[in-house]
Amino acid sequence: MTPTTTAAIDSRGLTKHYGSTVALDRVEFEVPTGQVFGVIGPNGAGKTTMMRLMLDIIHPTAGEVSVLGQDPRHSGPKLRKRIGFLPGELHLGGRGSGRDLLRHYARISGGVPPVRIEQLADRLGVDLSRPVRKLSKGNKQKVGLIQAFMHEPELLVLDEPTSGLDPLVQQEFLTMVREAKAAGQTVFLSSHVLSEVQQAADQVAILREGRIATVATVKQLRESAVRHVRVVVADEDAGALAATLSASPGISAIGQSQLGPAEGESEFTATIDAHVDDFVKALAQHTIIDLAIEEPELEESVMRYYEASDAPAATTDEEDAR
Ligand SMILES: Nc1ncnc2c1ncn2[C@@H]1O[C@H](COP(=O)(O)OP(=O)(O)OP(=O)(O)O)[C@@H](O)[C@H]1O
Repeated sequence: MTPTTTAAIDSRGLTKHYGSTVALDRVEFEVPTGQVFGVIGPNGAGKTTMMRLMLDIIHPTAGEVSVLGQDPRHSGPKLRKRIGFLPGELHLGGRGSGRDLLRHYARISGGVPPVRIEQLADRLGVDLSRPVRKLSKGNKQKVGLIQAFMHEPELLVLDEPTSGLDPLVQQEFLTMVREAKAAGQTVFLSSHVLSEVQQAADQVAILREGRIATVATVKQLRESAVRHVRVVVADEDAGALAATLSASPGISAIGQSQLGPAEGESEFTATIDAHVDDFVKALAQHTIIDLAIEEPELEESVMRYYEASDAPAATTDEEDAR
């Protein structure tokens, strides 16, 4: 593979089979250096598999992925030190405290001032003096995040980083992601839902059944998103407006109620699945009493990509065939 200078991650035809299960199928994407790249997808879509391939925890069946210009299969601990990895399933145990564990990892990574561990712990609100095994799920997750961020790696690979975190801590985490980006670090993170990644991600890949359904910026997703609208007209205009709405492409789920906001008024609700400009121009020929266009339902748009195809992915419990 020819290393690129601009892409932090470059996936070409990346494929992973577990026995008869196709976890990833010829996945192609590129994450430019310094970007925050979110991967979302339902359970079993292949998000964790992608990350494990990047970290050389498993090997591809076919295709390749370049990470920081290196092939993970041949770059060993040297590449690993340049990456901060938060696995999806954290197994933190032992009798030691959070501080002991993080100092142990810090020695392996090298170049972590102890004060940085304490600062991150303060920000996330976790008591590092407690034995790790006694911490709650969310607090273990915080220790995992500190471990990933503390050596300020060039690349952060975070598998469902907000899992188990309360909303305030989630916001703090997003601030940490923005700071990492400002410092030139690249962030690759996964989630089940867009709302978690849309605040921080430059681009979002939607993964379904081992394939990339789309890669788009949040702005692009917003432009193509479903919007709910409400239009109020005088009763005598209702028939004409109903005809306009029915004839307009991209407008669906049209509902009408004569019990409008005031007597003599009719209220229409509808869903727009097209550019809002077309909708507004179609309305312009009518006398509109009131109009409300809701914020785009990005989550709803994404759910359309989630919808199962005709052939649901087979699931097996076969062991990891490395
Ligand atoms: N070790 C394994 N042995 C067999 N099948 C596996 C193994 N690991 C993953 N799979 C299968 O590969 C597919 C992708 O799994 P993966 O864990 O990558 O999905 P995911 O998107 O991370 O899911 P989740 O959101 O539930 O964490 C699933 O069908 C899963 O059952």
